[in-house]
Amino acid sequence: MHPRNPYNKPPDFTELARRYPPLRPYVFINHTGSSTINFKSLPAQKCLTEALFRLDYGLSLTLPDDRLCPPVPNRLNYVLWLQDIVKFTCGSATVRGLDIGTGASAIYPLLACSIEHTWNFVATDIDERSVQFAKQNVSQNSMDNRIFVERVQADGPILQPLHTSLMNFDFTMCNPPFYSSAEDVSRSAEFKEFGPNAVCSGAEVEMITPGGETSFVARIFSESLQLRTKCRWYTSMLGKMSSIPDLVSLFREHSVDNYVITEFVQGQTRRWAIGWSFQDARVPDTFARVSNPTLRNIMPSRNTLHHAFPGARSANILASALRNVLVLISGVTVTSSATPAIYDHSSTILVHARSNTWSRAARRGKLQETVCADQDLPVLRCSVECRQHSSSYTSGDIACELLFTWVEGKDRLIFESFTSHVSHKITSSLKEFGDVK
Ligand SMILES: C[S@@+](CC[C@H](N)C(=O)[O-])C[C@H]1O[C@@H](n2cnc3c(N)ncnc32)[C@H](O)[C@@H]1O
Repeated sequence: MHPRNPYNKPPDFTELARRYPPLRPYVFINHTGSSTINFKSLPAQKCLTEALFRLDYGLSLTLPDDRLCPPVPNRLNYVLWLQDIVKFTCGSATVRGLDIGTGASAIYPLLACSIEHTWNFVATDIDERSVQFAKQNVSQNSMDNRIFVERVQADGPILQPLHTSLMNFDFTMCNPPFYSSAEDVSRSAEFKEFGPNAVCSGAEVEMITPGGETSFVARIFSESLQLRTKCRWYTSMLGKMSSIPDLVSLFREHSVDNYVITEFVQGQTRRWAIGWSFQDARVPDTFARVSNPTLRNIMPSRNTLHHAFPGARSANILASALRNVLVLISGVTVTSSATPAIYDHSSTILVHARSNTWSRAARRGKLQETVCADQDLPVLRCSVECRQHSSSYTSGDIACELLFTWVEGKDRLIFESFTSHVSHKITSSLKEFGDVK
């Protein structure tokens, strides 16, 4: 689940039905005394989705009976995760997204545009019936100037709008058909969008694609290898955890190290999402990695590094040592945080390094100055946060640490060597000035 998802707490269906009367006939009290609806009933599912669209987003929705009825809580997780990624890595005033396989509901563009007023979408589908309904849903919510629905061909490029558009995109998103065949659908334990006893109205075109989701996303990856920075982030949802290792192998084969993996758990449904970028903006670990032990070996490397200073007397002393050390590193400039979301913290600073002047090789003059090809770009941007917390409830000891977060750069070694160099210098400086316990 995404921590900002308001549906992490189960809804009070009685209250929902009071606010959205068409839901009333579907609500009943179950054996535990809680109000609920019958998730096996397609009309009940549809009415719930319509109710949440109306009450929580002010949107109206027309869904056909023979296409997927998307559960809002599950779909919202993906939108919120993209919102985090965009906030941290995209500076543009207008955000442009591509929703691949938007479905009859056009749920992702509609939800996203109602939450983020600067976002615009191109939304594609190969299914004429879904395209017609998607266009209707966009129009009835007066979003035609922000969401452009386009029919594409099944045998054409999946990223068609990127190939033809003159504009760059900030992200692509996709909830692909998960399965490779009808047998794959019936075999799959993942077939429980609304829980194991739920009904699914998905048509074959929505559920099945040759080779399943891995092949579908691998096709997107292969097209992205040509398009590269035409889009900042290429992403997709995945219905099977087993697809992730295959896709990460592809990334590694093509030396794409800037990738992210997340997991969404909503009720009984578990989904994953994966993303990759050919640009240098990096995503904090909170949004780029998950702690699932099965996926440990294929997680992207850490972009957030903790360096502990157990001897430092306070975070203020540590912050002042940090500033003194940074001033002495040539080519480094420091600004206060530009306050991106979670690091909106007074003790967070943003460091820009024009070139690598701190590594041992650079200091011995053996390193050709690594300046970015684009002279205006730093070789490294990272944020540094000073933290202080009580390390023990009983002794009341203070533990201080620096949290380095890689914000931008091509070379991981430059980021890691910078954090080691700074930490080493701070430790020496704390000792020299007797600022340790
Ligand atoms: C699982 S459904 C997702 C629908 C909707 N986005 C949702 O989350 O409820 C997959 C969608 O992808 C569409 N699709 C399949 N192949 C496609 C392709 N090559 N390009 C665009 N859409 C495709 C299907 O028609 C279907 O609408």
